[in-house]
Amino acid sequence: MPISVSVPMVLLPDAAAAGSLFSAPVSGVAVLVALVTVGWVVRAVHSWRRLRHVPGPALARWSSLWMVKRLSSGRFHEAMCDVMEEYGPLVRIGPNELTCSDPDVLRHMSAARSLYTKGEFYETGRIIPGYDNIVTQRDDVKHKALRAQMTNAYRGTSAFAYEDGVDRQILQLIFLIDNKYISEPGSLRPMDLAAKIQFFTLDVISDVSFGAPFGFLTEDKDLFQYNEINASAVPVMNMLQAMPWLSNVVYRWPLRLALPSDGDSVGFGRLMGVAKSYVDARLRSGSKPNPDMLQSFIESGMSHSDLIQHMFVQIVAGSITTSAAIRHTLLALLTTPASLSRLQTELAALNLPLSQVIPAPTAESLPYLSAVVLEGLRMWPPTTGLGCKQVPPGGDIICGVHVPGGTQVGHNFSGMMRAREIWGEDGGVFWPERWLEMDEQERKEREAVVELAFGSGRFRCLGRRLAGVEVGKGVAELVRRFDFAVVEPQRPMKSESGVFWLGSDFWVRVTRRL
Ligand code: HEM
Repeated sequence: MPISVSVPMVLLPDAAAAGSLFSAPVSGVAVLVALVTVGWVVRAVHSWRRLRHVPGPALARWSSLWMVKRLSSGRFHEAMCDVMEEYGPLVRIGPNELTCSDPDVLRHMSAARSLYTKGEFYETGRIIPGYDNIVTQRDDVKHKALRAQMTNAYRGTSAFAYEDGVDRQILQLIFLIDNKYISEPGSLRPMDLAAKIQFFTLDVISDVSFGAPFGFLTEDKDLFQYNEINASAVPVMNMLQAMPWLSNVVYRWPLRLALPSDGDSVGFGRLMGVAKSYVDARLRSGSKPNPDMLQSFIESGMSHSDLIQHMFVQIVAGSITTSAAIRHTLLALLTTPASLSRLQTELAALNLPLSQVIPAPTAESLPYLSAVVLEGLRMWPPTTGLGCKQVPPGGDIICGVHVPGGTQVGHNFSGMMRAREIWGEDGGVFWPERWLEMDEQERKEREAVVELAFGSGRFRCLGRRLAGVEVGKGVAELVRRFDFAVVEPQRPMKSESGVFWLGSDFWVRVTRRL
C-alpha cells in the first residue's frame, strides 16, 4: 500500500520564500568575490602604472607568473640574457621587480653611503623565523655592526689560514680519485665529477669553519642526504624569489613545523645539528681554542644562537656557489682542448711534486690560470638569483628612467657578464685568451665587472678570498694530475639555474697524467 504523507501547507516554502532563503548567502559570496576582484584589479592597475615606463615582457607587468615560469624552468640565466638583449639594461620582470645589467648601477646600489637596502627576498633566508643573520638582515645599521663583528674571521687574521684547510681537502679529493676512480684501458670507473666537487666544497667549508671536515670525501657519499635535500629545497627558494611574501605563509603554524630544525636526522636540519654540536663543544669550559672561523666568531663576542646560525649560513653560502664555479670552469676546459692544454703546460712548468699543493700566491701569479678562473666566473656567475635591492623612499633615476621608492631592483649577473657592449660579439664564448690580450686599464675595468659576481660595497661577499683560493687551486690541482674524458659528450652535465645553480651527472672517465 502506498504511503501518503501529508505536509502541512505552512511548512512548504513558496518559490519566493525559497529564493530569499538562498539569495542572502549567495549574494554575500558574490559581493565578496566582486570586492576581491575589484581590489585585485585596482592593485594590479596601480602597480602596472607605477613602472609602466620600464620595458619588459607583457605578462611580467601584471603578474609574478613570468618569473615563476622562468625560475622553475632551470634556464633562468638564459632568460636573464634574453631580456637584456631584447629590452636593454633595465627590464621589468615582475609587478614590482626590475633587473639591471649595468655594472655602475649595481655598484651604486650597494655602495657605502647608498640609501638602498637589501630587498624583500633576503628575509626569506631566515633560518629561525623572525630572527636575522648576516644575509637576511635588512636594517643597515644592524647589518653593518654584524659585518664588522664577522670580518676578522673572513679576513683570516687571528692566526688561522684558510689555505691549510683547502689543501687538506684537495689532497683528500685527489686521494679519493686516485684510489677509487682511475680507469684502465678496457675498464671504466665512471665518476660523477659534479658530486665530488660538491663533497669537496662542503668539506672545505666545514674544515675552515670548525677545524674538522664533515667527511663527505672520506665517506664518498651524500651524508645526511644533504645534497639530495638541498636540490629539493631549491625549487622552494625559486618560488620565494618570485613571491617573497610566501615566506610569511611558510613561517606560520602549521607549515613552520616542516622547517629544518637541529634535531633532524637529515638535510639542512642535520647540518644545523652538526654546527650546534661543534659550537657547544667549543663553548664548554676547558675546551681548547682552535685556529678556525668558529674561534674568531667566539672571540668577536657572538651569542650562542648567532654562532650556530652563522656557522650554518656559511656552510650553505660557501659550498653551493664555489662548487658551481669549479664545476662550470672544469666543464669549459674539458670542452675547449686548446685552453686545457695551455693551462696544463703552464702548470707543468712549475715542476711541483705531487705531494705538494700549489701555494695560493703561486696560483694567483699564473697568468693563464687566472684568465681561466676569471673566464669561468664570467661565463657562469655562480649566483644566478637576483639579490634585489630596494629603491629608497624618494625613488631614483636608473639607466635614465625614474624608478619609484620601494621597487625591487635585481642584479642581472648572467646578462651583464655576456653583454655585447662590455665584452664584444664573442661575449658568449669561453675564451680565456681575452684576458691576456687586454691592456692593463681595460683588464682592470673588466675584472671589476666580473668581481661583481661577489656583490659589492656594503654587501660584498665575505667569503670572496676563500672562494678565490678554493676555485683556483681546485681547478689547477685536478687538471694538473688527471685527464678527464666526458662519458656522454652530447649531454656532459645536468645543469639548472634558478636562484642558484644545481649540477649533477657530470660523468667522466679519469686517468692519471703524472
Ligand atoms: C664563487 C663563490 C662565491 C660567490 C660567487 C659568492 C657570491 C656572493 C654574493 C653575490 C653575495 C651577495 C651580495 C649581495 O647581497 O649583494 C654573497 C654574500 C655572502 N657570501 Fe658569498 N659567494 C661565494 C662564496 C662564499 C663563501 C666561500 C663564503 C663563506 C666562507 C661566502 C659567504 C658569504 C656571506 C656570509 C655573504 C653575506 C654578506 C653580507 O650580506 O654582508 N660566500 N656572496
